[in-house]
Amino acid sequence: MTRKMLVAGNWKMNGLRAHLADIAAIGDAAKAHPGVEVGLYVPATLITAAAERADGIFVGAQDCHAKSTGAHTGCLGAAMLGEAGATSVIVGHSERRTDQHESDADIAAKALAARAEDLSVVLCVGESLETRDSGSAVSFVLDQLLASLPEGAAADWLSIAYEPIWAIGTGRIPTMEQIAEMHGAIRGALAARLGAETAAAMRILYGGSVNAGNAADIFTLEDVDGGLVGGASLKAETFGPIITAADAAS
Ligand SMILES: O=C[C@H](O)COP(=O)(O)O
Repeated sequence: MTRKMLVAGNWKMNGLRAHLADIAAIGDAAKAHPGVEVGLYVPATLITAAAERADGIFVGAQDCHAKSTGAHTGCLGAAMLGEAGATSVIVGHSERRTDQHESDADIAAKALAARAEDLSVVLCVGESLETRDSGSAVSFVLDQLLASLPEGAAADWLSIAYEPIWAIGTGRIPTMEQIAEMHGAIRGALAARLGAETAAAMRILYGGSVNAGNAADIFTLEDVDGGLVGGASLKAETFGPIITAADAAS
């Protein structure tokens, strides 16, 4: 099964219109690697401007509400995000699971809402350092994955991102063995839930302190199909080499 590498940047709460030039530069870097799918999950305020300028990359949103409309002050529905220019959405990022107290059921509902509006979805899972140190990281992440997985999950619209919380923004990453073990376990759990064919086709991204120095090693692991990149995705100079590494590993 050949899975096209996906390298996605999550800009989190970073980016003003002054940074649109960076998006254009990242698009230029991506165009040199058509074998890699490249996207940027920008703040909602930048989606339209980014999508208008996006060439060689897709533009996504970092969250969506599970309901399409209603009395939910400050929230955005999937149709709104699609109309703004997003073609994809992240759900279940650990920062939202923690800061907004999102449950696995909330996240599954958000994924379904996005799917209903033809947005692709990256579903994030990952353990805390405490869980890693306790030796139960794999069982924790598989439980979280299966509880967050939306009905009808399929590889043409859903990808999984494994992001150990303790690796996010810390410069610290798991060992290659730990990444390989987790990604293999995730693929096995997907096979048990969705069937071998769907599991073999579904992309599993690694996220957490991916940079130009470690991307090549991470991306050559068998069950790693790309990355969800935070800090290093803000500039073409740091994101471009990660895209290049994904192409080399394809
Ligand atoms: O969504 C992206 C991740 O949280 C990784 O962030 P980071 O690359 O800054 O560690």
